[in-house]
Amino acid sequence: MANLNIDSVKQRTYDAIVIGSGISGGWAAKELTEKGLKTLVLERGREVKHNRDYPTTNMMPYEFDHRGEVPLEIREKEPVVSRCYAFREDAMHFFVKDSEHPYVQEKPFDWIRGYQVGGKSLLWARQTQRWSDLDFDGPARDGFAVDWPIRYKDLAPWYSYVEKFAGISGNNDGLAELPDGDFLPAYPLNSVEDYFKQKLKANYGNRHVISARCAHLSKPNQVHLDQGRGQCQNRTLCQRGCPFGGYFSSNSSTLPWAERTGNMTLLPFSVVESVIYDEKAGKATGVRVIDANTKEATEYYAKVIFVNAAALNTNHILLNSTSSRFPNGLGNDSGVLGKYVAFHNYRARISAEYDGLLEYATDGRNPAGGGYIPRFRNLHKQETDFLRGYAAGFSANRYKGEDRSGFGEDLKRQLLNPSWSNWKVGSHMMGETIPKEENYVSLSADKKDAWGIPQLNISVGYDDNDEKMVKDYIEQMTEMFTKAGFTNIRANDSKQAPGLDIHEMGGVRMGHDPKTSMLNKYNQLHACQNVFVTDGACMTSTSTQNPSLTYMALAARAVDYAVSELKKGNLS
Ligand SMILES: Cc1cc2nc3c(=O)[nH]c(=O)nc-3n(C[C@H](O)[C@H](O)[C@H](O)COP(=O)(O)OP(=O)(O)OC[C@H]3O[C@@H](n4cnc5c(N)ncnc54)[C@H](O)[C@@H]3O)c2cc1C
Repeated sequence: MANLNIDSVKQRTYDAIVIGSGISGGWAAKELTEKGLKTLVLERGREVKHNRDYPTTNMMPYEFDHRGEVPLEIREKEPVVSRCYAFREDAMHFFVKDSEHPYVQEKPFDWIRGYQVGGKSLLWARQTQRWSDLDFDGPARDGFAVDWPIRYKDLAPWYSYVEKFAGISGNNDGLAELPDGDFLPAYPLNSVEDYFKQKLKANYGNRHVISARCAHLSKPNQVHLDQGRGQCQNRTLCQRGCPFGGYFSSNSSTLPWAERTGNMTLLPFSVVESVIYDEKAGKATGVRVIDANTKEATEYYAKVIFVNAAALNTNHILLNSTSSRFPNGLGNDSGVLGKYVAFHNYRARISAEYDGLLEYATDGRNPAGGGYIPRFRNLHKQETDFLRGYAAGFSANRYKGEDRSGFGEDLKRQLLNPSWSNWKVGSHMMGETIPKEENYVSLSADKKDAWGIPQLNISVGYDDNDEKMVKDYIEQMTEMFTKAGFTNIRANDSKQAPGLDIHEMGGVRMGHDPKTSMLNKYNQLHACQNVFVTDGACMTSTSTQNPSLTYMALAARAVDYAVSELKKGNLS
């Protein structure tokens, strides 16, 4: 039964509501509160306070019951989340368990989620690249999806804005396909990563290895110290939560900043069931929330609502927000809500060895993960039989190991004198997938979750374009590795299900035309103008770059617009 006590309506009324406290919601909260709006942040998961709630952050390997591994019974019970590389004993408390939050897989889809204050910002790998006009122009130029209603110039100042605050390490590499930014010093490539960079330069005109750009404080500025964050200590234990605030998360950065304004109310354990639409007023008036523990329903009201629950969750909420004006989901006049979902194709990997440069070794850890190869296929002309292209990670390492054979004195001597391996090199692909109507999410007709909300039905798959891209990546990387003199080259197509890339996007796409898109150029629902969507759901296409930096920039830009519209009286 909804809590509709009139006296408390005032107490439940805010200037703005933000749904979700992860990467994009954290940014929306920071911007709204800094601009003076009393803002309610609704988060379905539990509170996770920076530092206080990072229980494993300083644990030694021997302090874990299973030395960091996930026990078999958990792997068997939670098969989807167990496939994520970061779901390990030290961080598994930050992941959603499949068994607790079921969904319907019309096609196999590994949906990896983090339901807590901070969302997946605690878990992400922090790779942060800007998009270029090759990405924003892409759908129009290559004839798929709909045209983006924005171009790089619209977002460039907002990329700078969020980079400066979040702290992104990287070099200005002067590449049109990967615009430069406002960076902290880059983590340098090691000798073999740099060697491969030189080899690509010598053998190809347009293939580059750059230092991966990463949301780490390699050298903090005052604005980072003001957030209470300090220099990254290169521990590479990031998914436990960083006690130094060395990497960007909502918990270490945007949420405490918003809290300090005095304008934020953060309510954990608040599952947003739907957005409330007022037919007479012709706008959304608030949201309906179910208490995650008591299951009691409450309504909260605001002039403006930001939906930042993560791409598919945002689709879920909007699909579940029905009214006689919007029987198929809020703002869904076009019928495209839930459709044109896309993701990144991470299926292929390649590894090899290198016996040169043995006078060098890797020393210490690189939180940025090594090198990044920006997209080089179909950049300026169509040159393959598939659309778009892929970026790739590239890293090289040497490992110190002991010869563990033998017994007694010999074994002891061997263990005390470990020796370096040769170089092991590896790469993985990050391919753009094409948004298609047949890749969609919808509400299950018969299955509900523990809060009485219809489960999300996911029907997303690969297509022929993706298959061709996997083949091309393997061929091209094999050629590049061969030219670099790498040996023992082994390529692998994991055939992993979509979702494991954790870059799902779309369903509430931006576009010029309300007949074919949900959001305008300011991430505002065409048909319900006081609702904004600035997480991955808004993405018209996916590019090859990791997406979260773009969500941050879109969120900050949309808040700026929303607040100026509010001041003009256009949203009330
Ligand atoms: C292991 C891993 C590595 C990754 N690496 C990278 C990377 O290198 N670079 C990159 O760009 N991205 C990376 N990502 C993806 C990145 O984490 C996401 O793109 C990003 O967190 C999305 O931000 P968001 O705000 O949309 O969602 P989230 O950060 O997931 O936050 C959404 C929040 O909304 C809450 N929520 C959901 N439903 C409701 C509801 N009904 N009511 C109330 N609250 C709700 C959730 O609990 C959550 O806290 C990675 C993710 C993982 C897990």
